[in-house]
Amino acid sequence: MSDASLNTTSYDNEAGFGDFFALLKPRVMSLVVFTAFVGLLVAPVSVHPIIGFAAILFIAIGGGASGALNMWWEADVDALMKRTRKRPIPAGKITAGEAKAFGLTLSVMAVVMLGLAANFVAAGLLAFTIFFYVVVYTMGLKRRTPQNIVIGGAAGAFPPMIGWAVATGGISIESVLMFSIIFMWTPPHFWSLALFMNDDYTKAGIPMLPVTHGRRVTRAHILVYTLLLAPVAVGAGFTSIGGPVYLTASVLLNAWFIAGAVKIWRRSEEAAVADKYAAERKFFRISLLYLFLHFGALLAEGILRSFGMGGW
Ligand code: HEM
Ligand SMILES: CC(C)=CCC/C(C)=C/CC/C(C)=C/COP(=O)(O)OP(=O)(O)O
Repeated sequence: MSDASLNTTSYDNEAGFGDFFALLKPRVMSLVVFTAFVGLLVAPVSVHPIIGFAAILFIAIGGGASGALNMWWEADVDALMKRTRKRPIPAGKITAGEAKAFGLTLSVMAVVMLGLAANFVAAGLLAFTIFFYVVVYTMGLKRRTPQNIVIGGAAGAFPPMIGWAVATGGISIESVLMFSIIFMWTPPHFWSLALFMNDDYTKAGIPMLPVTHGRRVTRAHILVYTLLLAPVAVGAGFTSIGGPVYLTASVLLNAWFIAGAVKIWRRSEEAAVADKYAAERKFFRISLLYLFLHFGALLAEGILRSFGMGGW
């Protein structure tokens, strides 16, 4: 082996900025942060842009830090799954101890800074969200019950409430409804992915619903949660954050999502295997679009309202 290749090898095993950035789960957190941003912007109290920007940054850092703590705790199972085995800890780029220190430091910093920049309700909610994702979901529920993501999914639903609290200093029916949309959306979002990632979860011994109860039961659960989600999402359209733009978007998006869930429910396992779970993969992608467009529509309605056009 030449000197040059030795150098390359040793460089590859050193942690770089990109590895620490990957610990923050940036792709998932981008949508989390977007929902927090919308929660902040649609609130009835306006925030100074610098405070707003700082608050979103601290929420993003707090969210990312919770991802790092999740990866610290999960390094053993991440090493077993194809989807996760290249993450910085199983790949040997970052030690579990470094990830833990990084996650804890950023978590404390994000909560304190959010408290100073905005208020202590928002900071308390951020601290609770990090605690819920890391301790309740990751350490407590994930390896114990197939209801892990139903209960644990609450963690991912808090960010718009945090954004709303940054602006208003409190909680209201509107912020609870934004929470409820994400809360009801998480099971179809995750279980559609679990349908085609079942082998990974089985190998890692994680009791996700398709592992414990099979894919047929999972398909039915996806449909039930999608049907329960629709009235919550459409219902938000009749509150102070809703209006004709949001309501139209929500009705169409829910019709699309329900049609997709019915298709998933009716699919036979043979058909799914034959096309390598193409419909399930598509439904998962639609789930991401569904949430992004719902919060996008709330944002559009809010912007129109500020020009005296949107809302009721
Ligand atoms: C307990 C709740 C949740 C679970 C178990 C879950 C699980 C997953 C998993 C396993 C993936 C696969 C891809 C990856 O490793 O990045 C994924 C992707 C994704 N999730 Fe979730 N999710 C949850 C909640 C959320 C929430 C609340 C959001 C945003 C509001 C979200 C946004 C995303 C996005 C944007 C992706 C695509 C990432 C990419 O393209 O790589 N998820 N989710
Ligand atoms: C502001 C703040 C603190 C936000 C946190 C938001 C939050 C809890 C999002 C959860 C989304 C997520 C990364 C789920 C992955 O589940 P998993 O950990 O089971 O997935 P994995 O198998 O990919 O690790």
